[in-house]
Amino acid sequence: MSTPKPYIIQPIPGKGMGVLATRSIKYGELILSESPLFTQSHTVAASTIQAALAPKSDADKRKYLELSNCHAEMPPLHGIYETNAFPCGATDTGNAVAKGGIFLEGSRFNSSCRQNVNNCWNARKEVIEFRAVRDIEEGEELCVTYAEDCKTREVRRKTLRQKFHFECQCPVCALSGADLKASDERRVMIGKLEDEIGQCVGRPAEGMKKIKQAVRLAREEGLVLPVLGFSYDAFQFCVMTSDLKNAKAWISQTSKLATCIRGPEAALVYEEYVKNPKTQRGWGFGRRMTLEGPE
Ligand SMILES: C[S@@+](CC[C@H](N)C(=O)[O-])C[C@H]1O[C@@H](n2cnc3c(N)ncnc32)[C@H](O)[C@@H]1O
Repeated sequence: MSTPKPYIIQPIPGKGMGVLATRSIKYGELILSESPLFTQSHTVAASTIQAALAPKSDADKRKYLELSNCHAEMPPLHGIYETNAFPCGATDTGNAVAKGGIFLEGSRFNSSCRQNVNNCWNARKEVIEFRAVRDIEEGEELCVTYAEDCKTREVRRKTLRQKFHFECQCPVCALSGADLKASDERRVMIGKLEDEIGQCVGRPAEGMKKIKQAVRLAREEGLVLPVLGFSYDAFQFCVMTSDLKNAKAWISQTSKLATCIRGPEAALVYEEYVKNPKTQRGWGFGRRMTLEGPE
């Protein structure tokens, strides 16, 4: 990782502390790689957190207590944990979270409904990695997302209010009038297409059309993560129909996106398919046809 750090932590109006870029940061660049102060599995309570903190230095204990706490209804040790923990071990595709961890610097990333940073747990190194998911300019706030992308502002805000007790002040939630309406419509449509794509197993040509539309909308809306999922879906449709040329193009795009968003190690899962798409076990499962490649 390049030093010095490409960010500073400082107060952000309306959001408490936050993270600002101190120079331009390139798409895919590793911004921060951090070990957990401690992790917790499944049952979390003030007592389990106290036990995890006990062997830590006084300075680290103090830093933990200085983290933000949006859960006044809980014992402070637990409230701080629920406000700041990141998943360790789950992917960012919504699988069950086995373990959560506290990261003293990573905890300072605020949320944006158009994130420019993605967090991904690196299980081999036991660190959380934060990467730029697009080019970032000096002075921009670096934000991950705590919200579900493919919902309207009203639904996203409601979820964030319920889970974290704050009113999202990100640039997408600050939209109004026709811009807000267009953003909401794009997000709802992407979510709808995502569901429909999952039901197109026996209709690959139709599934591919929906993928192309969903990718276009996600790009228009500045959402990067959904494109990764859609690219892999498109690869699977091509695998099913023995469309080697387009299968190669989609898996190559999937692998490049995964490398930038989740890191080179996370992208290794696609390595065999990049070399030879026919190794995917669904190869040739459906009727042979030529679909479409990525734009
Ligand atoms: C994990 S902390 C992030 C860092 C925090 N701002 C701090 O001062 O340490 C989560 C808290 O930050 C604030 N926050 C994060 N994203 C925000 C946003 N988009 N709009 C307003 N507040 C936000 C909320 O108070 C939330 O409970």
